[in-house]
Amino acid sequence: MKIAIMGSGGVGGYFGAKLATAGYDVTFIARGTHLQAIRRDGLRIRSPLGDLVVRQPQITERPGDVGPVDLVLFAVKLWDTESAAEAIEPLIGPGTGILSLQNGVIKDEILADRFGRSAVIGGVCYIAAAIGEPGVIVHTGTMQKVVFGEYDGSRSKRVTRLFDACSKAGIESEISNDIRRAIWEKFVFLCGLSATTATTRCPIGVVRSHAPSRHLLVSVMGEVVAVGGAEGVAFSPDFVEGRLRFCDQLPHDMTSSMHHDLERGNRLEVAWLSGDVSRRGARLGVEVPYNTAVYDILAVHAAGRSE
Ligand SMILES: NC(=O)C1=CN([C@@H]2O[C@H](COP(=O)(O)OP(=O)(O)OC[C@H]3O[C@@H](n4cnc5c(N)ncnc54)[C@H](OP(=O)(O)O)[C@@H]3O)[C@@H](O)[C@H]2O)C=CC1
Ligand SMILES: CC(C)(CO)C(=O)C(=O)O
Repeated sequence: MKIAIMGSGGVGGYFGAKLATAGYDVTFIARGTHLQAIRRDGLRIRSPLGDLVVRQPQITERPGDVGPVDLVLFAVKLWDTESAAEAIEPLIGPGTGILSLQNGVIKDEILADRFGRSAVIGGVCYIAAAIGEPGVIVHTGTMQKVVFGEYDGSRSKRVTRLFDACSKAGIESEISNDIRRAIWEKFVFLCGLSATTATTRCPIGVVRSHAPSRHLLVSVMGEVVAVGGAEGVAFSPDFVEGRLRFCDQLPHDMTSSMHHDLERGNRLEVAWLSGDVSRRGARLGVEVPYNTAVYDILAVHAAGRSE
């Protein structure tokens, strides 16, 4: 199976390195100092599950050098979705599957508009990983899971092959027969986690132990469920309570990648998280005041800090 990784950062770099180490034909697409460092020293993963080095990986900034592949693993930040989608055109042949592990629910709509619904495999991932320094991916904790599936619920050959590849590579994985719901379920949790940790600038342990910020967490998640429900996603009736119990079990210091980005002065994905909930709510006539307020508050930081 020929695989290209579009965006070789925290997510793409980690899962790509696992697949490459397992012997799969993986080409990394990267740019800038990260690309140069990987070319020079290899791609390094620091993980509590064991460090890895992919020495001399196949890597380029020009997807045109690679040609059509079986699978594109798409893992750029949400603000780069359109430009990266344009850049991967040369990787796409008649049988290519595109699996985005990005957060949010809009990513597959953008990819399907460009490449057609049948090219897109739905997916979502659970991991905390980031570029620690150019060429080095730092994995925090031991969570590293991907959930994927066809939008029509079928157990296709490409999905089964991917599942086998993940198993061989030591990536925890699951095939979902309702991937749209799985993506929305993560979206509910992530909007809650990122909204509360970024606006309070505190980890989940602090957020959940103060009544007002706990109320914010529940309210943000409840609104995402209401919007998803209006779009036809069948959440279980006690879904928000279940996610709250899940949040209560997370390590005290756990936080969101958006909170990390805020602390580092990076750009924020808020426009595609609470901002997207706000826009969808307005379109559907669903009241979403908490997500709208979160977007309005964080919008002043969304472009990052200029040095
Ligand atoms: N990090 C995490 O733990 C998790 C992240 N996610 C989601 O996954 C997505 C990716 O996040 P993450 O891995 O953290 O992001 P990173 O910023 O770590 O990695 C993205 C990489 O893609 C590169 N890139 C963007 N466009 C191009 C291009 N056209 N050509 C070559 N390289 C390109 C970026 O380069 P440059 O830096 O130069 O822009 C960057 O190196 C996000 O939607 C995020 O929300 C989901 C679960 C967990
Ligand atoms: C919550 C987490 C770490 C889970 O993968 C995540 O997706 C994020 O913070 O962006």
